[in-house]
Amino acid sequence: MPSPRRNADGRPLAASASSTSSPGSPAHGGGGGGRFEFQSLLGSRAPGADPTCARLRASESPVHRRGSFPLAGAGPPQAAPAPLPEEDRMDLNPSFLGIALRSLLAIDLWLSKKLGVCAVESSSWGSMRPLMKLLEISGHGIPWLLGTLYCLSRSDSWAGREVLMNLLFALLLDLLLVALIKGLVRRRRPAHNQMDMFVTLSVDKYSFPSGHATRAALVSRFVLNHLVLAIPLRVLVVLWAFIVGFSRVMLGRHNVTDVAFGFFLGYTQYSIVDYFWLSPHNAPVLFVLWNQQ
Ligand SMILES: CC(C)=CCC/C(C)=C/CC/C(C)=C/COP(=O)(O)O
Repeated sequence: MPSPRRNADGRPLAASASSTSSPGSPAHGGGGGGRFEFQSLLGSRAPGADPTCARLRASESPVHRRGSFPLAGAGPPQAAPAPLPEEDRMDLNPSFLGIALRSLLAIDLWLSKKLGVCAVESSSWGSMRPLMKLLEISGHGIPWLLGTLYCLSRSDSWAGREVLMNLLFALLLDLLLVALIKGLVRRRRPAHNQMDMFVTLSVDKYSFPSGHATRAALVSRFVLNHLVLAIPLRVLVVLWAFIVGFSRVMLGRHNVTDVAFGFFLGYTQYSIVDYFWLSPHNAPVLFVLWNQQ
């Protein structure tokens, strides 16, 4: 007959945990409360097991961890928790999603700091700052708005006016959406950013999304769709958009995710503008009013 397994003192191990626990497992470290919880965890692995499993696994997540796992055996044994309603069991997913998001944000901050090589004059690529600031002006809202208004005032064809009117609408829509999202998200600019930007709005103290990246993506898509350009010029337009976006991170103005989302938003904004394309047929008032100027 097999003899019962014994612990270091030669005493038989308790039947409830001896067959499954090993030295160093939670059941060994604690008193009766720990063993009870351990058995509950094992039971939760079986198909169709007690619904407390969701509660126990949720208690391992970082959200629930603080002071909630009684395996240290500090307290008296606890009664099995009551089964949770379905919506409480969904608690597991947000914790995994939360971990994934936090990891992404940590990578984002780390990468943005590494790439912010022109953030100040004394940075490793500090001498490139003037060039980066030139790129900043090339994607700024004011030159684009003033330039479009000027071209509109000079345009003598209906087709030209229609395109420019829509570019103006696109630029205003972009300013509005970016200001709205910045105001809602309120993500601070990176700590290494020097706030020395040329003309800003109050929401520009926030960084998500990058207004320069949205504008660069929007304008380049607009230009590629409405101007007939030779291939090298088309390549230049796309390159300009990417360089403007990248320069935001190099200048320390933005994190990588601000720029990535900015590109996505700008690209999407063009689809909105294209869908609501203004023409003398669907917005005659605009065109007649402009003609009377
Ligand atoms: C009509 C009107 C409200 C014009 C305002 C133009 C203006 C001051 C735009 C701000 C552009 C700007 C500094 C955006 C910030 O870009 P980030 O890439 O730093 O987000």
